[in-house]
Amino acid sequence: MRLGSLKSQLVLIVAVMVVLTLGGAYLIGVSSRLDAEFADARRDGLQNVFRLSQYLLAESELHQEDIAQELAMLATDPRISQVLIADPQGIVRHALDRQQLGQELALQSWFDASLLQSLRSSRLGVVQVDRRQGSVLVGISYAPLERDVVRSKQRGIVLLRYDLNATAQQLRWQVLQVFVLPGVMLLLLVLLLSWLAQRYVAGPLGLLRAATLRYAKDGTLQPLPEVGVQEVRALFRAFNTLQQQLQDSLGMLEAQKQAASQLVQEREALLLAVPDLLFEMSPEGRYLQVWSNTARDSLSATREQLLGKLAHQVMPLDAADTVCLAIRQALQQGVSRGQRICLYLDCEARWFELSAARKDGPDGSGSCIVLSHDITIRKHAEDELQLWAQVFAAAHNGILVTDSFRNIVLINSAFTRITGYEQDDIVGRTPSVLSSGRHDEGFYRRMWQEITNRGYWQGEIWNRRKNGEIFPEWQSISAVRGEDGEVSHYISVFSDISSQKEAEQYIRRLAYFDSLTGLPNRALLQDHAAQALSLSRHDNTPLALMFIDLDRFKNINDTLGHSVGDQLLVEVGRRLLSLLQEKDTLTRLGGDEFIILLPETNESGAGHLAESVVRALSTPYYLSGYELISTPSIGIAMAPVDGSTLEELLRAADAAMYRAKAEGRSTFRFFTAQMQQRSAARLKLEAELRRALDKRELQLYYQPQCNMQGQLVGVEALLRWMHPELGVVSPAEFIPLAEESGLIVPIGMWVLQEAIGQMREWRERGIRVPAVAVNLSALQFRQPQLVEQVAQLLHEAALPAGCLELELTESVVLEDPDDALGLMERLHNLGVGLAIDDFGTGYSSLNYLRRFPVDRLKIDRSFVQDLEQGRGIAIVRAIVSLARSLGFVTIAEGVETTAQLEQLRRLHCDQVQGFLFARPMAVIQLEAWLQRHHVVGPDGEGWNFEI
Ligand SMILES: Nc1nc2c(ncn2[C@@H]2O[C@H](COP(=O)(O)O[C@H]3[C@@H](O)[C@H](n4cnc5c(=O)[nH]c(N)nc54)O[C@@H]3COP(=O)(O)O)[C@@H](O)[C@H]2O)c(=O)[nH]1
Repeated sequence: MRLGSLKSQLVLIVAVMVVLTLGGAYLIGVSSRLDAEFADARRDGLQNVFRLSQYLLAESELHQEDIAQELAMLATDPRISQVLIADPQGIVRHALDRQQLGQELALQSWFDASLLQSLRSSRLGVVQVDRRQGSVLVGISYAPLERDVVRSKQRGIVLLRYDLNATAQQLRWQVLQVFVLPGVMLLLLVLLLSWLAQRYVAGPLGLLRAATLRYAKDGTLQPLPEVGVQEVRALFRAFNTLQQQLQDSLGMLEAQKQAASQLVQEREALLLAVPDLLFEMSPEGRYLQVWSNTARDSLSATREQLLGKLAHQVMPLDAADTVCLAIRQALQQGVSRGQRICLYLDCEARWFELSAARKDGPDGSGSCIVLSHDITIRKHAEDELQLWAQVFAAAHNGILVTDSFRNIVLINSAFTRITGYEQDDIVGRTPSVLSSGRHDEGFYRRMWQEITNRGYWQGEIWNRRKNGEIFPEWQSISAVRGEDGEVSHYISVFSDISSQKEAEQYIRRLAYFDSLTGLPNRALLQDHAAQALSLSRHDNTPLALMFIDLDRFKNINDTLGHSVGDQLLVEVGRRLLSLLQEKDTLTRLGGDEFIILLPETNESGAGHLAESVVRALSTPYYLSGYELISTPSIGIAMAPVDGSTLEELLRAADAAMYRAKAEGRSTFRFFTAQMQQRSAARLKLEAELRRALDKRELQLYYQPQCNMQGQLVGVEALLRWMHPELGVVSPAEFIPLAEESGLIVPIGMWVLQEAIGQMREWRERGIRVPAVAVNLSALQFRQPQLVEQVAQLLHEAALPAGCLELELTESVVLEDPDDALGLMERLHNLGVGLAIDDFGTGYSSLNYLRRFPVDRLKIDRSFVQDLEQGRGIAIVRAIVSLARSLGFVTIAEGVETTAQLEQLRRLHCDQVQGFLFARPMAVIQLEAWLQRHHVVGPDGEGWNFEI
């Protein structure tokens, strides 16, 4: 049994307690009994000494006996060891021990002198207790009567000594007897109890202890058998219950631990998985904690640098403000989401989205958990998406998006604009709502087949607007596939090509049809002719080509205006069409020229048709209130005799048409070999004209112009072609050729240079021709650089612009009056004179004439020639009157006779030009003419000649 064990301690404690209790009781019992013995001794002693002293007060014999008796009695008391009675002299007179008799009291060793002294000085008894020696001394002094009268002055002593050691010894033994048996019994009881305690309490408790230690050591828990006393068994039961509960709790604890561990692992994994920055921040925006699994470049500073800092210390002001705003929102509302900040990390703008949640501390303090999610890619995607959304919304093309089931999910505003369908009208429906009905089922099947196979289709399709209108679209449909490769959407992008179609048709019309009459033009004629000629060759069938030109159409145009001329052309086309079969092609080549291509037609058929055409076109026209007569001249060429190509046939028919014109107009002629030769000659002439400029075959003649007083007012430059073989070719012959071929532009420029150069030379030589008039053709007039070129030539020649007059025909000016007006104003601003040539032959719009900066009107030669017969007088008078009212000068051309001159004078015509005065002449002849007629003066003043 170990001393420290509960059992040993218990036993020891109980034993000690028993011993102590018994010892204590023994000592107390002994002590109290001794006290009583001492008290008894004291009391008895005092009584005995008093009684003896009483006997001693009167010394007598009687008394001696009493004393002896008393002593004998005292001697029976075992406690009394000494009885001494000393006389006043201190001599022992009575004693139990007879040997002491007669001895001096003071010599007795068992009491000290001080006691004796105390006794002698006291009248009372003195008791001296010595517990150590176990003695009690009781003494008293007495004064015996001397002679029975007087008390002796000296006092005798009665002294008793009780010796209580034997009594005490006996007493101790008694007490010991009283306590030992119960003590042993008690000890046995204690041992029994100890055994019982060991058996039924400590032993089981030891089991408990061992189980507890085992649990403490290795956590083993096992139910214990219920042993021991009832209470201990109860304790075991409780222990087992407790153990069970502990086991349960441990199980639960283990489960909770595992759950907690799981949670921790999950949290770890979560934090690892979260690619975001996590912060705990104080309400004022201070970093309290930083968690980051991401690379350093996601943070504006390291974790250590951030901790304890305010947001405003580590990021730009606006970003920090936003962080603080998110924190405030989270503190107020619990959470904050969607705040964004932009930080520049490594010179790159990075966007972060903040999510903040309030975190309440146990002490009521608040902080925020702030998650910063890098949304740079998303932001770029959003920006891109926004851009695309803007592109989508602003796209000019209609866009329609369907899901994989072809249900419309999205349209853009261009779609609405084009189709009229709003988003609410059409979302959820299929694109078939747009079907126009123009395409059959096969069209759509093929379309979807292509989309399925190639993922893409594009083409032209007709759809229907909401208002029912059918329109053409150019449409692209693309299949959009998701990551799984399955089609998720279809996107259709289309444009309304109505106007494009119209433009195409318009262009086609322009390309293949005459815009005025709607008839095919030369290009379409070529197509048809190629086919017809091929067929003709193949089938060996004849083919006729008819060239129709309206006689004097120019007159109608110029006189009644283009509008009437146009109406006439339209009506001619309509009449011609009414005569033709479907296989025939009627073409307007331009101007008043029409071509009819007649496949499978021989000479006879062509002749009959030509007669019908002459008849039909010669029938009067009623246009704009006018009754017009317009006859055609027709040339006919036959394939393959007159040509096997369109060009050859056209040339032949053209020549035949000229023949018809030459032979009286309003008729038709077939092409002949003679015409062939003439036509060839014309082509040859054109080729030669091209080379004429280089070969210096062109030359200018000048025809004088003068006023009614015979003064020279100017000369008109007239072109001559000195042909090496043909001699002088009239401009009337080659100017139209030059205009047709475009050669008139370089030729016209040469004329201008030559005329201005000549004027400069005359000036230099003192021959002061006042002005030179130069004819401008229509094509030349429309040259964009004309004004600049004229100005440049005048500048180079150092001539005043007034030296030059440009002659324009009415038809040139009125072809595009607005343009002409602008151009003429610019020329006029230069100081160049402007004349309207051949005035009266066309229909001059007075409205325009008033606005044109014209200087001279040239009265046409035909009116001058009619003057003698009186026919032209009215016209010339009207022209002169009009010119005067507008402030224009009039000049009559083609004056050949003095009668004409006189008439013109009477009609107040201002100036004249004609053979009457001089023909157009070469420079040398002109200069000689001027000299001959004395019109050359030293200063140019008063140049006169006889008229
Ligand atoms: N664009 C250009 N046209 C020019 C140029 N040079 C001439 N022409 C035009 O050619 C047409 C024929 O000109 P031409 O053969 O020179 O005839 C002119 C005169 O010779 C002729 N004339 C003059 N007086 C008389 C006359 O009394 N009787 C008569 N029968 N003929 C006469 O008239 C023509 C001048 O006409 P106009 O120009 O209208 O004043 C002719 O239309 C020329 O314009 C040129 O360089 N460029």
